[in-house]
Amino acid sequence: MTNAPLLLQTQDLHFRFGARPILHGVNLRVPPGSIYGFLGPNGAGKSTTLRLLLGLLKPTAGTVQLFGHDLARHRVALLSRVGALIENPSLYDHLTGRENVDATRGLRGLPAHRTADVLALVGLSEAADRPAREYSLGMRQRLGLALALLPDPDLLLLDEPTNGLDPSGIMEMRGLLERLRQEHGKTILLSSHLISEIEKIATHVGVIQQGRLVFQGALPELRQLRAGQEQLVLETESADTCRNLLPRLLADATVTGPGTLRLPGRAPAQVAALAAALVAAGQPIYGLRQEQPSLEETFLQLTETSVAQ
Ligand SMILES: Nc1ncnc2c1ncn2[C@@H]1O[C@H](COP(=O)(O)OP(=O)(O)OP(=O)(O)O)[C@@H](O)[C@H]1O
Repeated sequence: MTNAPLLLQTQDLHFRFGARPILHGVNLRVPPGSIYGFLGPNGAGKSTTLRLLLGLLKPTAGTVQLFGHDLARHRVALLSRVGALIENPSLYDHLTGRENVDATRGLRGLPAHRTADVLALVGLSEAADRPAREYSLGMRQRLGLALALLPDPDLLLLDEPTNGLDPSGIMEMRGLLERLRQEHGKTILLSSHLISEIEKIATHVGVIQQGRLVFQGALPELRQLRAGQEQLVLETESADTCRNLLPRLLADATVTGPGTLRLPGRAPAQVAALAAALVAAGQPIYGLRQEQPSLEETFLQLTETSVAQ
């Protein structure tokens, strides 16, 4: 991670609902200018964490720091710099998009021009005078984001912002978040249970499983983790025969089928040497390929490791 001061961090955050522990010592590190993908399966504790970050729940132990200050001590001032979309936005269906934004703007005492500003920002200027009930789910999410953007926050906290959207809605939301980061300097934390989604947009990733952060780092670090898990798969006639004939070369191979062996990833020269040795030993090669686990598998492996701890 970068050495720049963190925009958001938590220290040893614990939370329980009644007697039930939900979060166990979560240390989030969100650098300024990042899109931080907060990734975890359903029930892992993402929404609970976001509620703690917004001061909607109080931690059982630990602290939240926003912009370098303690949330518990400076709640109002700090949260005035945060925009959030943590559930489906509550909209008035009979009002237009513009009227919806204007109502919230008025309540917050913000200048009138902010309504048009945020509608333009989320790409809803043209649809602004249509009633919200005619909006697609993607447009409703963007209208929700417009509401969150009204006070021009430095940090956006978004709980599963693409949940339920169709592919074009997802792409629009992704493009919008990228623009908000690149052109408007926003830092964005968004939660998701889909690694494929996070991989396309995040600069940094935190993986939570059963209330514990099992990975945190820049996106390339997550990819690197995956590279280390590369495997060489050999399809042959008899896996056992090959192992008996080439005990040294296949010392770290696992037999995963009658004719299948899996080995830790190899350099190309080693793959060639193995192929030559197999041929010299009279063993047929039906297939020899390097396999990278999908990010989903990497993610599963991370979560399994944490359960095992
Ligand atoms: N009000 C509540 N009272 C008791 N337990 C709760 C409450 N809200 C959530 N939980 C529990 O806390 C755990 C974490 O839930 P949370 O909603 O934070 O998970 P999540 O990662 O956001 O998952 P999802 O994507 O399904 O919302 C779950 O086991 C959930 O059942």
